[in-house]
Amino acid sequence: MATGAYFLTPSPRHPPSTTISSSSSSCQIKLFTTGISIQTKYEPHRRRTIPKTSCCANSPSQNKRPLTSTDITGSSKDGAGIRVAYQGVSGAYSESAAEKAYPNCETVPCEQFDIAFQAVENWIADRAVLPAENSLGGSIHRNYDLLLRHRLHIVGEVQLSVRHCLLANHGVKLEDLKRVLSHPQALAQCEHKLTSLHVVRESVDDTAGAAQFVALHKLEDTAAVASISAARIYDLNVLAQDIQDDSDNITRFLMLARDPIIPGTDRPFKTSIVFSLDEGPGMLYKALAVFSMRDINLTKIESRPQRKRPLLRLVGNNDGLKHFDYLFYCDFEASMADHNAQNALKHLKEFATFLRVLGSYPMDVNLL
Ligand SMILES: O=C(O)C(=O)C[C@]1(C(=O)O)C=C[C@@H](O)C=C1
Repeated sequence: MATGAYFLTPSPRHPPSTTISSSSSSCQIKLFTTGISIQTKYEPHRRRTIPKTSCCANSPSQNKRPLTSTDITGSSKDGAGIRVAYQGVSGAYSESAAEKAYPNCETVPCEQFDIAFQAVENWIADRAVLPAENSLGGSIHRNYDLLLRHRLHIVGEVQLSVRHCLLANHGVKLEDLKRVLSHPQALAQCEHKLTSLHVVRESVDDTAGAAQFVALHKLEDTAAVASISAARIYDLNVLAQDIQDDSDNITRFLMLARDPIIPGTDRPFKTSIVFSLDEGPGMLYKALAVFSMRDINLTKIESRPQRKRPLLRLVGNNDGLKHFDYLFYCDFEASMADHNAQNALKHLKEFATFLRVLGSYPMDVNLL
C-alpha cells in the first residue's frame, strides 16, 4: 500500500486581498473514474493578506464576473498577466524558458530556486520555472529534491537550446583572462573551451548574475559564461560564441504552479511521478513492467537516495546488511486523463511504498 500524499493536490484559490483566518480547511475530490482521490489540507499558520493575483476572481461580495478557462487552468494562452518566478537575474536562461512557456508573462527574478518555490507558495508569483535536466550535465538533483520538499505541481515543460557565450568588458581580450564566472552547470557545459583557456573557474548563482558582476565591477581579467541576451542587457562584449561542448546543448525546464492543470487527451501529455519500493530481487523490474505491459513509453528514470532515510536494513540471511534506499523519478508519455495511465498507477500503488504524481502536463514539442 502506497503511503504519503498521492494525487494532484490543488491549493485553495482566494480572491484578491482576501484575509484568511487561522482555521484549517481540507477537502477531498475524486478525479476521473479511478477512485484515486485528491487530499488537500490547507493550514495557514496565521492571519495574513494574500497579494492580489491575476488568476483570482473578483471579491465574492462585489461585481462577480463569470469564470473563464483561465481561472480553471490558471493560464492565459499568451501568458499575459502571469508572474513567473525564476532563479537569477534578467538574461538568465531560466527567464528565457519562462518567456517561451508564457510569452507575455511578467518574470520575477529570485535569488535561489527555493525562493522561486516560496514565491509561488506565498502568491507572490503564479508559476516557478525550474531547470530539471541538461543534455550534457544530466539531472539537476537539487531541484528534484526541491520538488519533493515543496507541494507545487508540474504544469508544463520547456526544452531550450542553451548557447553559451564568453562575455567580457569592452577592450578585454581573451589573453587577459585569468578567471571565468558562471553557474556551475554552465561551467560544466563549457568544459573543453574553459580548459583550453587555462582560467580559474568560479561558480555563482546564475549565468546572467555572473555577467552583471563582471560589468558592474568593470573587471578586466574576468569573463562570464552567459547568454547573448545577457551580453546585450549588461553591455558586454562577446569574446566567443557557442562555447558549450556540444552544439546541441538542451536544458529541460519545468513549470510549477500551486494547482495542477486538468490533464487532457487533445495533445501529447507527459506525466511525472516519484515512487519508492521495498528491497528485493526484481522490484524495479516489476515497477517498470506496469508501464511496458500497457505500452506506455517511459521518457526518463532517475534514482536518488532518500535523504531522510538513506539506509535500508535487509531482512533474512543478510540481516544487518544495509543498502541505500532510493526514490525513483519517472516520466512517461501519457496523460492522467488516460485510463491506461490511471490503471498503470493503480497497479504500481499496489506494491510501491510511496507514490506521488508530480504533474501531468502537455509535452513541449518545439525546441527553441
Ligand atoms: O543560470 C542560468 O542562467 C540558469 O537559468 C540556470 C541553468 C541551470 O541551472 O542549468 C539553466 C540552464 C543552463 O543549463 C545553465 C544554467
